Amino acid sequence: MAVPPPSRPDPMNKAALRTRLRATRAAFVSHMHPDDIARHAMAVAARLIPILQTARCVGGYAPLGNEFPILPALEQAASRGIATALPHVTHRDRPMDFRTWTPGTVLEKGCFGLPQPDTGLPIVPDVILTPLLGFDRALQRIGQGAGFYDRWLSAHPASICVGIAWSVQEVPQIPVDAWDMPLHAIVTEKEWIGPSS
Ligand SMILES: Nc1nc2c(c(=O)[nH]1)N(C=O)[C@@H](CNc1ccc(C(=O)N[C@@H](CCC(=O)O)C(=O)O)cc1)CN2
Ligand SMILES: Nc1ncnc2c1ncn2[C@@H]1O[C@H](COP(=O)(O)OP(=O)(O)OP(=O)(O)O)[C@@H](O)[C@H]1O
Repeated sequence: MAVPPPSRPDPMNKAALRTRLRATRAAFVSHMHPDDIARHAMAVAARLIPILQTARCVGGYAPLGNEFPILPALEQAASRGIATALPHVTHRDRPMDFRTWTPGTVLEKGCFGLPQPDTGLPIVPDVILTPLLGFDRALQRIGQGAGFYDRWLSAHPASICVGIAWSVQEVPQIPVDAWDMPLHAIVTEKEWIGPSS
């Protein structure tokens, strides 16, 4: 009997999943009081301390829309003398890098309207906190779909990648393509998922 080929994720599945997850995240965040959002941001920052303490440089992100507020975690790293950096994108087809940035420094909108540190120095973080659109318990992720993080992670296999998301962004199984890079761990407002730090 012929063995069926391994199933490949249908790109439309990923697109439909992104649409659904954006709506789920928006509904969840819109029902939350700003004080609770701030409380969750502090709780996640505290949950990240053990891993941040191991880092020379932590790469975060400047949250957009309903992404999890990660700046308190970067502030905490900076206050411990750890270098902090944000992603920097120049073109859809060019690799993303990270540039140094200190919490509190105002960001101007750059490429694609992204708030990013155009004046910072290129740096390779040894720990990155990655914004997720969706995740599963096998530590697979789905992002915006441009492949910036997949490409960065395959080029920097020594860096530890911790996904950051609201708990409602969990799905039973993320469709995985050959190039998808799994996470080392995931942190939500509810828990740490992955090996103990
Ligand atoms: N907060 C945050 N920063 C982040 C990301 C993220 O997900 N969240 N990224 C995660 O990857 C990177 C930027 N990701 C991007 C993903 C898609 C497109 C994009 O599709 N751009 C359109 C043009 C949009 C426009 O011009 O307004 C395009 O190329 O067609 C741009 C950036 C780096 N910084
Ligand atoms: N290592 C790589 N080298 C070249 N292209 C890559 C690499 N990794 C991913 N890509 C490309 O990037 C795109 C990523 O698509 P995918 O649907 O997996 O997005 P995603 O994981 O949600 O994106 P992101 O990594 O930006 O969060 C695909 O078109 C893929 O071909």
